[in-house]
Amino acid sequence: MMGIIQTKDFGIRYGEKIVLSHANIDVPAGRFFAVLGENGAGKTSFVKSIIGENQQTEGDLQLNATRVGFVPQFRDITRDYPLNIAEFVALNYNKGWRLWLNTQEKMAVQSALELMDLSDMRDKRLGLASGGQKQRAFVAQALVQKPDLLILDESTASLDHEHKVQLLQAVKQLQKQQQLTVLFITHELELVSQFADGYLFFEKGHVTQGTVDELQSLTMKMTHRHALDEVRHV
Ligand SMILES: Nc1ncnc2c1ncn2[C@@H]1O[C@H](COP(=O)(O)OP(=O)(O)OP(=O)(O)O)[C@@H](O)[C@H]1O
Repeated sequence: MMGIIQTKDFGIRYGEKIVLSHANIDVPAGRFFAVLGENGAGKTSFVKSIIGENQQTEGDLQLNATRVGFVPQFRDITRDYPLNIAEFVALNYNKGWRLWLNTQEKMAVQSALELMDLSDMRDKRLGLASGGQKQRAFVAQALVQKPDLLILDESTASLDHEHKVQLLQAVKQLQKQQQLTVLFITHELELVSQFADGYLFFEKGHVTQGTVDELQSLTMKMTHRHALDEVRHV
C-alpha cells in the first residue's frame, strides 16, 4: 500500500536555523500516528509543510491525500464572535454565498456535533463557549468535510479527562470505519499510546518513525525518566 505521507531527505529551515533535516518517513494510509517531541522540536512546522503552509523546505515530501483536515493549536475566537457552534461547524458549506444547508449537509453537521459531544450546545455562541468546547467545535468542523487525513495539533490539551478520552475514541472510530489517517500532535504520551498505531518522534532536528510496540516502550522510558526527574526535583 502506498504511504499517505512520504518524505525523502526532507528538511525545514528558517534562515540559518535548521529545524529538520534528512527526514525519511512513510506513513501508511488508514493509521493513527502520534506526533511527539519537545516544545520547539518542529512538529507544527512539519504539519504546516504537509498542508502547504510552510514553503521553507528542501528535499521531497509527497502527500497522497485528497482532503486534509487540519485543526491548529490556537485560533483566535473572541467573545463577540457571531456564529453559534452549529453554524461554525457548517462554515465550509457556506462560503458567503449560501445561507442554507441541504439535508445531507445538515446530517453531516449533526453527526460531527454528536461525535464531539456538542449536540446539546449547537445553538450556543462559539465566542461564549469554554476553551474545551471551542476545541471540540474546531475538530467537528474539520470532520464535516470528511477528510482522508486529519491532523490535530494538541487538540486534547485544554480538555478534561473525560473529553480527552471521548475525542480520542471518536477519532479512533473514524480511523477504523472510514480508513481515516490521523496525525495527532500531543505531549500526552501515555494517553495517546492507548490509541496510536505508530509514531513520529521529533528530536534534535531529526524525526524517527516507530511502531505501536516501540511507542509502548518509548512511553515506559519517558514516564520513567519523568518520574526520576520528579524525584530529583524534590
Ligand atoms: N515562521 C518561523 N520563522 C522562524 N522560526 C520559526 C518559525 N516557526 C517556527 N520557528 C521555530 O522553529 C522551531 C520549531 O517550531 P515548531 O512550532 O515547529 O515546534 P513544535 O514542535 O510544534 O513545538 P510546540 O510543542 O511548542 O508546539 C522553534 O525553534 C521555533 O521557534
